[in-house]
Amino acid sequence: MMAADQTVDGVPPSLSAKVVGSFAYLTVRDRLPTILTKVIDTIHRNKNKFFEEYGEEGIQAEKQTIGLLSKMRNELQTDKPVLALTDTLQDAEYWNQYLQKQQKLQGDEESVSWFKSPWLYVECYMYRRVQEALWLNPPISDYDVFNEGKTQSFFESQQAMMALCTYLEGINKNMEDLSKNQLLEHFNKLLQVSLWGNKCDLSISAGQDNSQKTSPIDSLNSLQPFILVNDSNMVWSTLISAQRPGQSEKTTAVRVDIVLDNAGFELFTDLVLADFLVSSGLAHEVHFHGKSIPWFVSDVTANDFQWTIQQTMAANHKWMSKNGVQWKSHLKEGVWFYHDHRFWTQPHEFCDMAMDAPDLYATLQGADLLLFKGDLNYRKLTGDRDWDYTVGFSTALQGFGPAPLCSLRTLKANVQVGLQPGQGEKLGSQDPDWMTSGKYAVIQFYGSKSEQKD
Ligand SMILES: O=P(O)(O)OC[C@@]1(O)O[C@H](CO)[C@@H](O)[C@@H]1O
Ligand SMILES: [Mn+2]
Repeated sequence: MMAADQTVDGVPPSLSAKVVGSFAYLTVRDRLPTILTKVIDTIHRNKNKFFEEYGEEGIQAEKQTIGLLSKMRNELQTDKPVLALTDTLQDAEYWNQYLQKQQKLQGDEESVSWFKSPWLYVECYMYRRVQEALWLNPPISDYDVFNEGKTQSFFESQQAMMALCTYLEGINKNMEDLSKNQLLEHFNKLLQVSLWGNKCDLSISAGQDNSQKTSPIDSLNSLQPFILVNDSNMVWSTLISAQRPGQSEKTTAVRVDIVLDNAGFELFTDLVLADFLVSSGLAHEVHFHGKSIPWFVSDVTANDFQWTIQQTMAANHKWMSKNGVQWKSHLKEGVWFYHDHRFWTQPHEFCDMAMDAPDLYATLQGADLLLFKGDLNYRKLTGDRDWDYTVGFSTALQGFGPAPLCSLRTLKANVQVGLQPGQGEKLGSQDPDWMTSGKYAVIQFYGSKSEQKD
């Protein structure tokens, strides 16, 4: 792990709330406390439910959890030192070692704290402390404080989901007759639908609804100018070159891994893309990677994943329910797989994965293509560091590259690399919050080491 606040060997410092007025600063000062307040309100609103389910113990658990969360909110708002975790969750020790490493990096003159330490660390730490508060109160330990927002996002995007399923049915029905160009056209559309599905994240909106209201296919053309880097052609050629006429399906199975981001509409767009990858024969296996605990308000957990497929099966829409049945079968038949390694809910930059989670790194090396969804994954791919806009994506990855990878990300944090000279400055003059509004996006690809472009 690199030193947090200095440029070493060309690697710039980590983004941090110590830069007053920066997006990190505004997030830690304003948005994180807002999210915590909503979590506290959600728990309080469910007090009767806890009483009905757990009696007096449920009331106690509600009270104590709120107490712990309020204490953390105060620590955050008054920039108190970051505290070691005290729960017995499997990775508590891991987090505490990471805290010690942060302390060493910062030196002893100042404590590891919310406004002084790397933004990526303190923001991830907050969500892990929410989990600690629940974990320390067993009757409600597995309560997902973000569940209401995630299910609401799903229910409020029904029109868009039905439109997508109708579009997918149209493709699947004529799959054999499609030319390669038609296949490519559908691929590009569904890749971009998955890309823009990332706008629907509840962390940036601090929990405010931002479900998808309109048909996602119809709006693609108007959204083209907002894609700042578009390496779709590299993604396509990676998939095409992975097609190997082999003796048996298993030995030549083309595998795509999707590192998921948000539940609700975004997850639905990812499932539609994965369905197309399999039904077109571009891939034979799709591995989904979700989060092992509730994370960044709307990120996908195993419950969300299963619930979404269940809801799709039960939909009162012919093509939607047909898709749900197909997706359930993909999971049952070993065509689709769901994983949730704990590394995805730790604060690491991805360049640390090979060292800190070699098992996960080895798993990802088995893929022909990795799709990383969303902004937080982009921040981790690039180390959440203050890179110049024109630095190459491969440089910012700092050696991370288990397989050819592509980030599908709408910009919601002020880290962006791989732009053309002047592109970032021009955007800044036209649109001051271009890096954080979610209005712009990238489809940014990095091949294996041999294909390093810059
Ligand atoms: O990863 P996602 O869901 O696309 O976005 C996560 C996010 O909303 O949370 C952080 C700010 O609080 C930023 O990384 C980003 O704005
Ligand atoms: Mn997210």
